[in-house]
Amino acid sequence: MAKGDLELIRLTKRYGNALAVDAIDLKVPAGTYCCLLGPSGCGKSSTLRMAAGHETVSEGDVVLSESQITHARPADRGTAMMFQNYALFPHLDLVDNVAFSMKMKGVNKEIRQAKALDMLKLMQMEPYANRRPAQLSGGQQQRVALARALITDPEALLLDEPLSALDPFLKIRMRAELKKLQKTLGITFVHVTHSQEEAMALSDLIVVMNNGRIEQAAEAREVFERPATAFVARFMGDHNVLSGRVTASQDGVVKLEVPEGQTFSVRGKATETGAPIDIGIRTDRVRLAPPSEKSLGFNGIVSNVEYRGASVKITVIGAGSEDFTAIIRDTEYFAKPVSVGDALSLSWALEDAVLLGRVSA
Ligand SMILES: Nc1ncnc2c1ncn2[C@@H]1O[C@H](COP(=O)(O)OP(=O)(O)OP(=O)(O)O)[C@@H](O)[C@H]1O
Repeated sequence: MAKGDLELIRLTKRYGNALAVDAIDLKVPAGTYCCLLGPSGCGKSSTLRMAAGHETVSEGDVVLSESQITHARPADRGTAMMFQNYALFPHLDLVDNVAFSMKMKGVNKEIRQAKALDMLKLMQMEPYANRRPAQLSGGQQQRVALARALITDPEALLLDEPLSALDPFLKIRMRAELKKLQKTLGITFVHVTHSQEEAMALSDLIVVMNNGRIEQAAEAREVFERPATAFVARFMGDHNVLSGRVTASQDGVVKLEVPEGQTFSVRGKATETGAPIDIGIRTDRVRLAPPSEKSLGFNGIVSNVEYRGASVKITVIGAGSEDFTAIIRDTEYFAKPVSVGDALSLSWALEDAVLLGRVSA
């Protein structure tokens, strides 16, 4: 284990009888930009707060740089946390805001002010050093909050929805700044978000959570191309999910029958006949053409058409799905447009279907 490696071991949080985080195991290697991603209430913030020491741990452990810090005080564990609303002190100027934690530790004024100015410089906020938080824009306040978190030289910076208070334009700019900062400092970042796009743009490691558990922890590209479960495929929004039962399995190809009676093929390991399975089909790989093989497509009815500029999103009812989605290039669509109510043949290639696993109980 190296300095900056963060490990969660069987980490559990209960609020009364409610299980918010369910014995999760996670390794975040030093210097990784990790995003905890999932819908509201899935346990992301509770996980982050336990890592930061702002929430007691019900069971399990938090280990940072080989030290067990499960019950250490927030200031003594090598982590720093940046809160959603930045939590700046309105009555203090930026230098005193940033220097606050050093003041609490009894560091003398000259030293702490010099360090606070260094941190403000790092965040390009030095010219505003004597302002108060109310005299700053949202993006500037965020930079001050970052300076304040980083002044303690943490081995891991924990960020709870750091971009959620910003308007969409600023969000994208600050997102790039966060990524650059993390690469410059080389420390571990763990960032909580419910935005797939944000997680994809930032992460070396995406951890998709649902119901207090981890559904998948992998690089962005793997989560996108090979979602581990139906939940991940649906949540990331880039795969259609068809659910059914195994009817046959041969030569590395599994056949799945949906309740409507149609059969589909997917590459994967042999599974017991009759077992429930899900397959994911990339929305951007679906073609508006009859399938070369019956098990790689179906006929449906168009229920919605959405123009997106470079692409068009077509939603189809069929094969037991109410909202099977095809994202096709604008040129392909306008060469042969379709309308709501039209019958349509959809197809895909065998390699564009993935077998989705299930989270074990
Ligand atoms: N202090 C608390 N007391 C009781 N229940 C809590 C407390 N904090 C969180 N919970 C519950 O624990 C579960 C997980 O909450 P948590 O805030 O960790 O989720 P989240 O994924 O971060 O959600 P969000 O994106 O909405 O912040 C939720 O059901 C929530 O209602």
